[in-house]
Amino acid sequence: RLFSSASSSTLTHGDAASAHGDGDGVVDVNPPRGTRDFPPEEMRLRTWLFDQFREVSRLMAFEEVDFPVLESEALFIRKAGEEITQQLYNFEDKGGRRVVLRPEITPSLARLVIKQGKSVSLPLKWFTIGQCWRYERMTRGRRREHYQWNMDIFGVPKVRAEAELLQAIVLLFQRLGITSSDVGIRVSSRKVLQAVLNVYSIPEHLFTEVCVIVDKLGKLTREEIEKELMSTGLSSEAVQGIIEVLSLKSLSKLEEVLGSGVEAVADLKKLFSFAEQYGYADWICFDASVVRGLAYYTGIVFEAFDIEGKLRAICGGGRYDRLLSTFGSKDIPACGFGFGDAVIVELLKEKGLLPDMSRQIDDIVFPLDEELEGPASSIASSLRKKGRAVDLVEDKRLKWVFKHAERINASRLILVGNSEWERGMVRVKILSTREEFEIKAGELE
Ligand SMILES: CC(=O)Nc1cnc2ccccc2c1
Repeated sequence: RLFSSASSSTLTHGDAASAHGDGDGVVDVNPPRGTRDFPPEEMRLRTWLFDQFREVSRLMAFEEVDFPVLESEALFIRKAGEEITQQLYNFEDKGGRRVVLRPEITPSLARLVIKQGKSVSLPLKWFTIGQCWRYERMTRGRRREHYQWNMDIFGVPKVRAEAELLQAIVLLFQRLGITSSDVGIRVSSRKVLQAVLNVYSIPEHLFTEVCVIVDKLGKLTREEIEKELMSTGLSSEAVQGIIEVLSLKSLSKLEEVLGSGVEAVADLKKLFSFAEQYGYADWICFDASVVRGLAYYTGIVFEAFDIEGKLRAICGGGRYDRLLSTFGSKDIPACGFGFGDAVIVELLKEKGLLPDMSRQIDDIVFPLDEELEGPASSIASSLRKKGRAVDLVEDKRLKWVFKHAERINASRLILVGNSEWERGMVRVKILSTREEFEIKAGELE
């Protein structure tokens, strides 16, 4: 009697119970708050999605890298009031070190680039798929972990790098069956905001803080944004100027307001002409309100969104040319994006684009009698060595085996029975055609 029938969510072990030290022997079978298990069906969907991420990374000639989920807290201490650094999943380890479960990937990438130093030749194009964490009061019931696909380019100062990243995002959407009428990518540059702050001669140090505040446009009301901007000390005319420019949706209007010599306008014009060459111009649009909420962006920023506007951003990224110097290193120009595993799945569900996630097996091998278990094992073994996925089934009635074959979409059912085995034969049933025949065991492949 391993598990009591007490209730679905608790296990009552025998002597193991006391091992849990809580005396009443009840462990909660649910994963920690805000985290997910991946049982087989969900894991097949996740594996399928991550395989799409990997395939696009391969097409773009990016190299895979990986990092510990555990990082020093120092890597993520930033003063700009970002949500992501106010929700650090941080703690002190048994050695008294301040550590975190990483909330994002980019700082780890920067750390490795610095560590690799002279031994890597630029440009670097790296990707990873990793779990990221946040600790927020469960009041909002939001998840505390998700997986992110990150693509980053180090050592390319010009917008050609951002154009490459945008192609990766569009390729991914196209592979999933998503079109430019389902999803758009809003593109802008933080240099737009920089130009506006210069007009009002606002000091440099406010730049990051203002970016984090205006990133909440669309989440907070205009009044709340104005209030937060005023609280940084900005004049009301500066606040109005910022909000007016950030609501521009046309590059030519922006040029009128800022003037044509402004770097932001030149960068964006170049990026939009690249988009024509790559063939994804219909996927992107200029939207000055895009600033993204991470403190370290310095140039082009972008985010993909569902055109119906029901979901949060699907992915986002931008240029971060000054991140390495915040870790005490020489700066290397860089840009990248993060693509989460949650919103995209919601979008695929909505669009009816989720792939069929049922199992698929090549062969089921089944001994009809107990003393044929040995021969069945050797048949299964030789088929596996030939690359066939084989489910060796035992201690089951034949009726169960036929149902099981349907359930796991087996291609063939191989029955090992006495009368055939005496003649060195086995019975093969092709499940798609119901065709049935005998074959020498040695000739199976
Ligand atoms: C929709 C979703 O799961 N978002 C999510 C979940 N967990 C996170 C953890 C860290 C940083 C961002 C995160 C974002």
